[in-house]
Amino acid sequence: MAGLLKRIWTAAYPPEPVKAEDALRVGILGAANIGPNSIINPAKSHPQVIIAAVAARDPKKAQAYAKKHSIPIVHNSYQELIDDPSITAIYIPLPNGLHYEWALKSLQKGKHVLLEKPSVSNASQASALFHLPLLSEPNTPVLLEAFHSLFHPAFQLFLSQIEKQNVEFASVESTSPKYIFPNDDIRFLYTLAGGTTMDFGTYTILLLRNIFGDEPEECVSADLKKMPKGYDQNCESAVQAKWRWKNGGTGQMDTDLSRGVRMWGGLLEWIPWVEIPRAVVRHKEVLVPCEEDGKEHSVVRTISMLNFLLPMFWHRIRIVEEHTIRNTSNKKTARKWTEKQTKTAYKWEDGSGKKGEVWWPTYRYQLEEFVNRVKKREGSGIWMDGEDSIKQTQMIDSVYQKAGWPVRPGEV
Ligand SMILES: NC(=O)C1=CN([C@@H]2O[C@H](COP(=O)(O)OP(=O)(O)OC[C@H]3O[C@@H](n4cnc5c(N)ncnc54)[C@H](OP(=O)(O)O)[C@@H]3O)[C@@H](O)[C@H]2O)C=CC1
Ligand SMILES: O=C1OC[C@@H](O)[C@H](O)[C@H]1O
Repeated sequence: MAGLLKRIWTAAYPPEPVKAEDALRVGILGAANIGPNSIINPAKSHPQVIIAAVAARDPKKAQAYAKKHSIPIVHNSYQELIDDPSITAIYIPLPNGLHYEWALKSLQKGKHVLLEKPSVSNASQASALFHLPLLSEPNTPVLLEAFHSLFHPAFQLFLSQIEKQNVEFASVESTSPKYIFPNDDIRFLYTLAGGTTMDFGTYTILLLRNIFGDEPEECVSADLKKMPKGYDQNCESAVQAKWRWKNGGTGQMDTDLSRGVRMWGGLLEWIPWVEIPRAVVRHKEVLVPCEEDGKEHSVVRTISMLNFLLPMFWHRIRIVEEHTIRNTSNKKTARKWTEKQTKTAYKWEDGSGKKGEVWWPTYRYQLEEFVNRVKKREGSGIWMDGEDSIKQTQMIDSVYQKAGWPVRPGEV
């Protein structure tokens, strides 16, 4: 508990080193709710990042945001901000449906771009954006889809426990209690490329793709729950989907942005319900060397993680191995036992010397790698490249297509 409080406190009030001469000067498009957590606060402890400017549709809103977060420059429009030659990088926390337009415009101005997830509205836009000819030129700007959880050591530790080829079944769940997001939130507006699959769903999809280390062959089922009557009927409040991978394994997601109590046939659904994001991965049964004559030894390994989304606060990785000794002749079970381990990681503990502190939030780890790329430093090696982002959107689209819903709108 003391460790948890210390992590939260230090993340909220981090040490603030003097900024370097060559610090990135970041401009934020929109006075977004997520800004303080995702970049403004993490930037305080990074000597090479200055949050230099913000723009909002309403300049008064931008001024209030700038004052609250000590941002020195306020621009009157998004365009004016990206035209500012003193700004070297743009952070885009706009509604999903505006990501493509503003990422493209920012890159064309030569700015590095940290682009909120999901990168864009659909796979056509992703392919157009991440295959932009200018991104293959020398000294091209850096473009990163901001999948912050991926950069945290706990997320990577979880993945390192998995033998990807051997995964038989994976289940990933992430939910948010009812009423956190109002029914007319940007997350539930089709024209802004909303939908639960686009929001929390993107994390579960990212994790499934990383668990199998590959793309699925087919989306085998997708069940979307429409928003309540009176709200956007092209957006889903919840989604359950299942895919099959080449190795025969199946993976499923269960994501809900307005989770209520699931009892008595939904009678209590109006009561909000809190669940920790979780993932469970089961390996196929494998034979391991057996020292006993006439016997064989098999193991089924299950790896689970609680709180893969924001592991910096708290998380648990559990590894359970079910061992069975059988007679080789008749396959009868001679003996069974279970071995359990629990692991956590708030900083890199693989002896590699990678940078990090136990109090660094996922967003701080992400910012470290973004700057490393811009500065052409090796860093932790964790990255989300353009092809990865394109495949994300393909898997998101597969949910809507399988359910017979329209993929999210967005022209190229
Ligand atoms: N990485 C993470 O942990 C998180 C990521 N996100 C992602 O960040 C993005 C923004 O989310 P969040 O901060 O919660 O969103 P907000 O509701 O705060 O909206 C962000 C900004 O969108 C701008 N905007 C522009 N056009 C519109 C419009 N037509 N309607 C409404 N807003 C508009 C507003 O800018 P202005 O100030 O100019 O009015 C607003 O400040 C999303 O892509 C989301 O998926 C969200 C939460 C967490
Ligand atoms: O990215 C996100 O992470 C946190 C959630 O609250 C939010 O819905 C989502 O956009």
